[in-house]
Amino acid sequence: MDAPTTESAGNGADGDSGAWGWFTPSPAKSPEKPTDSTEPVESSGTAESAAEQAVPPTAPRTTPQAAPRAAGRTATLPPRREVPAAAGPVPESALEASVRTQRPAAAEASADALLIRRTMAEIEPVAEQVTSYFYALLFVRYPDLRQLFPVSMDEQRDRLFKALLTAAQRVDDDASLTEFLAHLGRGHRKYGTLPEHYPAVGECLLGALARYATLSWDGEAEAAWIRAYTKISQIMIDAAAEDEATAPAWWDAEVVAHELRTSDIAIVTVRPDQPYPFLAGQYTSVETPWWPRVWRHYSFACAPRSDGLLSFHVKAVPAGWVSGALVHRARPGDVIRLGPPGGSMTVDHTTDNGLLCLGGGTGIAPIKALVEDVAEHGRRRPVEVFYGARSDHDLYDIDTMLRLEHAHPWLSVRPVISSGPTGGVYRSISGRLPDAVREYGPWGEYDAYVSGPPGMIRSGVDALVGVGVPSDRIRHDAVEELVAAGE
Ligand SMILES: NC(=O)C1=CN([C@@H]2O[C@H](COP(=O)(O)OP(=O)(O)OC[C@H]3O[C@@H](n4cnc5c(N)ncnc54)[C@H](O)[C@@H]3O)[C@@H](O)[C@H]2O)C=CC1
Repeated sequence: MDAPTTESAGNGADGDSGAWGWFTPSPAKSPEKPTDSTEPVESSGTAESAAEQAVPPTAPRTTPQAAPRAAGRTATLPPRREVPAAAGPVPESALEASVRTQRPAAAEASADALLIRRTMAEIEPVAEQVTSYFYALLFVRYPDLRQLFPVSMDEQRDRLFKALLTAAQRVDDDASLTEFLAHLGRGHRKYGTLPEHYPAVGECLLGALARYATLSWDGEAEAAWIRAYTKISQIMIDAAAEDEATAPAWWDAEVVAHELRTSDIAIVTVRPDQPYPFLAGQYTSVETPWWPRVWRHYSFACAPRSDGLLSFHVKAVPAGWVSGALVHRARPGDVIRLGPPGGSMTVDHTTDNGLLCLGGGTGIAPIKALVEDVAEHGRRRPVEVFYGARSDHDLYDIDTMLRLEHAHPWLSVRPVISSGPTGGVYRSISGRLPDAVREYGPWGEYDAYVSGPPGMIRSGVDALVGVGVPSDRIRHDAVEELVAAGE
């Protein structure tokens, strides 16, 4: 979601399996070793709501409940498939066939990419177990790293692991890999991640892959993963080091105002302890003093202001730790932490295109920021806002939006109500946001911005494409992140 830097050290892209850079797997802890006293054993974890998360951290979950158990409280490797003594062909399983016949989707895929895809294809059906095993290995072998993660990690379970796999899959695509990983590397500074932590993570990643990719794992596969991981970690380390020269790992921010708009939505305004550079439409991660190391993402509800204050619209969701604390517990004087800004749902000031904005529920927050940004730049570009809510009562920020409309002749705000009476004082339209947008237009000369629940973003994007807005002119935050956050 944003930009980076980097070069990879000794990534062995030349196929030299000896050129592995600084990362070398520890033979003493080889995953091939059948009984290793550092292998994970069962442990327990507490459940955390899957409902609240708002975007990306990397912090995973530990709960190694799915880690393999074996007699003597040590895990053993699964039995390798063996050819039966009796002669004759062994029927091939569907998985074996798929692993054997994995072919590159793109003809130009490198040898390493092919090997990585084979591993990925094999572990995909057992991704849950691989993930649990990875964290179990990590925390059993490197207990000091446990403190970098939240106490309860159920909800964040596979973030780090998933990110590593996502990165490995993009090993041939340097530009996309670098952008993705540099963002990840910078974002990891707030967790206290240090360069020396990376070899431990790499070792456990390989351990987990070797443990579960029994059909495709061999020396070549291992070498390909080592090269990929070395490249991945070097990009993250370099990005973090570069960021360190210009930005803190996190910002302390004092709550200066807290306004409850409905029984479960608050507008929280904070003052960062040092300048916080960001763009309207972006988001940040937030940690509260009540849930250490639990970070959630929230979009800024304002454009950058001369007084440096920032505001967020927070809806407390059932069992949402951070959102519940921010809505029901935070008060002026409390200090929260902010991570770096992220996201690319920002205004393109190089064009005069109009802005078509769909904001559903608290998704109106970054839309309000975009409107303020356009106003700040003083260009009279048409801005059409469709503000969706379930009922009039849920239009918690409609007065602000109507005030903005009153102040700016180029702005139009239309409340759209999906259930409950319409019309009324706000002259709201009946229906769902995507349907409402189809009824107006044409939108050919507009850049579109979509913000809200994941389902709304998906159907909103479909509707916009359907009425002729080119997909490269539709901006929204990553739906997968929002799914993790809000559903
Ligand atoms: N940058 C972003 O994209 C932001 C996203 N959000 C997300 O927005 C959501 C807000 O939740 P609430 O306020 O409870 O919203 P909500 O559930 O009350 O829905 C808001 C609006 O979206 C419509 N909608 C919901 N699901 C839909 C679907 N599948 N198809 C079409 N329309 C749909 C509703 O009819 C309503 O008009 C949260 O999930 C939050 O994480 C919040 C802030 C920023």
